[in-house]
Amino acid sequence: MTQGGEPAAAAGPQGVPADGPVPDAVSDAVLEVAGLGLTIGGAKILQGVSLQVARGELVGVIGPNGAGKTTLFNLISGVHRPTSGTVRLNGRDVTATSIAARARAGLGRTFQTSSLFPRLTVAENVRLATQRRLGGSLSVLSFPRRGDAASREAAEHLATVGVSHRADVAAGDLSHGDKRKVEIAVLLAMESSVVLLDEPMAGVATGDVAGLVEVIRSINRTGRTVLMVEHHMDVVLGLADRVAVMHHGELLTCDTPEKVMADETVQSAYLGEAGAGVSAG
Ligand SMILES: Nc1ncnc2c1ncn2[C@@H]1O[C@H](COP(=O)(O)OP(=O)(O)OP(=O)(O)O)[C@@H](O)[C@H]1O
Repeated sequence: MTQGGEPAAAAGPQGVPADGPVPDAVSDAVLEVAGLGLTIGGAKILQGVSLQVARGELVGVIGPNGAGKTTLFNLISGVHRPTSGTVRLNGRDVTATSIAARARAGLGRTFQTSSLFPRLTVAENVRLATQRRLGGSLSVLSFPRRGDAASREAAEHLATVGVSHRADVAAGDLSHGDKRKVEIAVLLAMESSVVLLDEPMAGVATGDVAGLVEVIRSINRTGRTVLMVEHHMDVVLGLADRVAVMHHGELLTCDTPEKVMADETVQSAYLGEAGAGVSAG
């Protein structure tokens, strides 16, 4: 088992070996957190979390309720400032930078609740992100120019995530699964190279899970690095190169799905704290 304070061996598409000696650092790490901690009112919410994620890797983050998964995302994305430790993005220390600065540096995030503008159409939501990145106006009054560069690009992103047929529907009227796809299209429009997905399958109808999994897989295969908090174990085990296990605010281990599944400490963390086993079923 790789402990939280140690760099983890990767089994991702970058050729970092799954076995053998633990390297000093994951080669080509695009995201590095080191000794990350958050204490609020004397309560240690997160402590000593160290993790390196290689470019193009997909890391699933699991753990019982209250383990600190969303807090980790909040610290990485800049919602909270850590009380200890650092966050590095593409080698640059971003620990003290704003959410917006991290977004400009390529960090994108989805939330457990939808971040779309519910009354704007799907196309308008994605176009806003494209428009913003291109440095244009953020006024909805400029939306009707359907043939312009921002509109064309937004249409491409909607096609990539498979929701072109919903382009003119108000985002608030979409199913949970389609909302998640449109949120991913927004991240594509922002040109996020590192994508944090916070429980993408939450609320998604069973029949829509496979389609959303395919979208996540495709954005990863086209070069984006993905960190995904997810309770749906089938999804995590099917997608992740490595699985990071959080427990009581600490990183228990980060390893291949096979090794994590076989880890007795992980099993007892789930059985002891969540009342449910880690299972692929
Ligand atoms: N701002 C805060 N102030 C006080 N306690 C907090 C704060 N944010 C989180 N916590 C606590 O920290 C712990 C970790 O919360 P967090 O939301 O990160 O867990 P999680 O692993 O994402 O849980 P879940 O799977 O239920 O979403 C919880 O006990 C939570 O109540």
